[in-house]
Amino acid sequence: MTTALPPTIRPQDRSFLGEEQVAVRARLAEEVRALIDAVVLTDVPDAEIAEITGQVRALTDRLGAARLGAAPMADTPIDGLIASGMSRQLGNPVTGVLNPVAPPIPFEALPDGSVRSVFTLDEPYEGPPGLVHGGISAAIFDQVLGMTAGMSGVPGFTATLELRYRRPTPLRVPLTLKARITRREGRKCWADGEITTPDGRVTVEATAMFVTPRHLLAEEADEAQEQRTS
Ligand SMILES: CCCCCCCC/C=C\CCCCCCCC(=O)SCCNC(=O)CCNC(=O)[C@H](O)C(C)(C)COP(=O)(O)OP(=O)(O)OC[C@H]1O[C@@H](n2cnc3c(N)ncnc32)[C@H](O)[C@@H]1OP(=O)(O)O
Repeated sequence: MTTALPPTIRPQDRSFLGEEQVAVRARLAEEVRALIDAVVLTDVPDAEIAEITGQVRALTDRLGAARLGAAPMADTPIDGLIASGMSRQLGNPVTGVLNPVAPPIPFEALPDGSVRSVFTLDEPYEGPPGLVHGGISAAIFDQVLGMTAGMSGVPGFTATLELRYRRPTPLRVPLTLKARITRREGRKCWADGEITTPDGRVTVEATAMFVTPRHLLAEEADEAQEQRTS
């Protein structure tokens, strides 16, 4: 049975970038993050904004002169994280070092299988005044809990994600997200986690369930079969 994913989705059909190519593009993304922050907070005169808009348009045209069909992957896992497909997804909106929309959230696998992320969010991620937007917290949990599941050997799509917003989450302070697996059952994996402020107060808790899609398992089985018969 043929169950192949479309070419732009399959990791093996993506462009793979080496360390130096990633570093050059990551510096660009970092500058664009600073640009986003400056755009949100700028108070220069309107005429200057209009002039800058033209300059930004020209830069967009230069970068767009050669385009990939889909976001590239990294040759080698970033941050020393092995066996995590997502850490190599350079365009990911939460962890992607090449995506200026991503904060980006770093993560660290701890020896006990849990994951820790320490990050600071500023004005572009504001929801209520001075506080982190709830949907941003949800995206971060989705990704970090998903990676925790993936690293435990059950990579999957999010089937459920529930958040409990206990207290407001402040901007501009280092936040810590800790995540762990609570249960595994065949293709299903449950993970939970919480975000805490520097003084140790929990602001958001989350629980999620991930399912390894049937079609991915079928595709792996097809590839294994092809290798046996070739
Ligand atoms: C080859 C390489 C593999 C990749 C390796 C990469 C490693 C990377 C490591 C780590 C990184 C991960 C980081 C991810 C972070 C971001 C994740 C996202 O944002 S994902 C986007 C949002 N989510 C969706 O778009 C899902 C849409 N839904 C679906 O695609 C399907 O519904 C899916 C895959 C969830 C299940 O489909 P079915 O056909 O495979 O399986 P069925 O038979 O329907 O369900 C299996 C079991 O799960 C339960 N189930 C399924 N969905 C459920 C749900 N929503 N709630 C409760 N139970 C559910 C079912 O009741 C069934 O349970 P019973 O076996 O009968 O006990």
